[in-house]
Amino acid sequence: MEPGFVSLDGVSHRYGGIAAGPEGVLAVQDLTININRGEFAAVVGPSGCGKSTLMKLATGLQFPFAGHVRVANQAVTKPVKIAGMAFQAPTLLPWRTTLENLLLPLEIVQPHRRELRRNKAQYVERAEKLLASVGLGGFGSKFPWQLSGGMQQRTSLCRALIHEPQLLMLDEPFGALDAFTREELWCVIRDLHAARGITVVLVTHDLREAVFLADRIFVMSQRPGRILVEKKIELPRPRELDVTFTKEFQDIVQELRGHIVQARQ
Ligand SMILES: Nc1ncnc2c1ncn2[C@@H]1O[C@H](COP(=O)(O)OP(=O)(O)OP(=O)(O)O)[C@@H](O)[C@H]1O
Repeated sequence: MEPGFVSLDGVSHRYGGIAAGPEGVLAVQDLTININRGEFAAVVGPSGCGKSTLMKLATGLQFPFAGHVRVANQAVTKPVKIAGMAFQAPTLLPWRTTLENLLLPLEIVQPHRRELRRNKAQYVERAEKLLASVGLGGFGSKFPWQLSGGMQQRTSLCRALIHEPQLLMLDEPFGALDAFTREELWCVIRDLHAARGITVVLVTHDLREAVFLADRIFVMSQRPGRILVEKKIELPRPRELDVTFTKEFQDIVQELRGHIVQARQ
């Protein structure tokens, strides 16, 4: 795996900018993290420690006042086009069908915008294939309100993948779902990662989710966040849900829980 595909080096970020001075909220401080190309990384930590801020800094939605952010060997100075993002709320437009929601990013971002106009059929085919790959084949013409929460979250995942990103950033994507649907979607993400070889960064509160999916887990400190612990997950792949019942798995979850309890103190 190519090291440093996503790299934050000594990064500090304050909400309100430098002008806010000590009045602003120092969200992360001296944060250093390196994620390899093709790796599945998970970021866990106490509430409010700066996990979402890390995601925003890595994708160029926000910029630090100190330190360096690089993605695919380039300094991040604007929103990163090779990234796809999905959040806890699927945020689908209710007046557009599932398929139209999927195509939305392509209508906005160049060079896809130009290509979409020229070659719509090819993009529609790609969207339909993506929907089929997450078990939503044939649902393209439905509106979001005709889909269950889990189906909407699958759609949101497809929308994050429609421009074939090299980097997939997931911020608590399954937080609002019931336990069974969540575990079903773990398997969807696992398979997407295995099939596409993309780099995934997952922010989650759910330690079982992190251990099931990730190659490496980063534990953050209390705000201002920095990386306290880095844990390599050696469980062999492909992982089935059964692995979550093994002692080895539960020991790792327990160890991580201990780190977070310490981080909270
Ligand atoms: N726009 C903002 N203005 C001021 N402070 C903010 C803003 N956004 C976040 N913060 C603060 O910065 C800190 C880091 O926020 P962030 O959302 O990155 O944390 P998080 O770890 O993702 O939180 P959670 O686990 O609760 O989702 C938090 O303490 C939060 O209160």
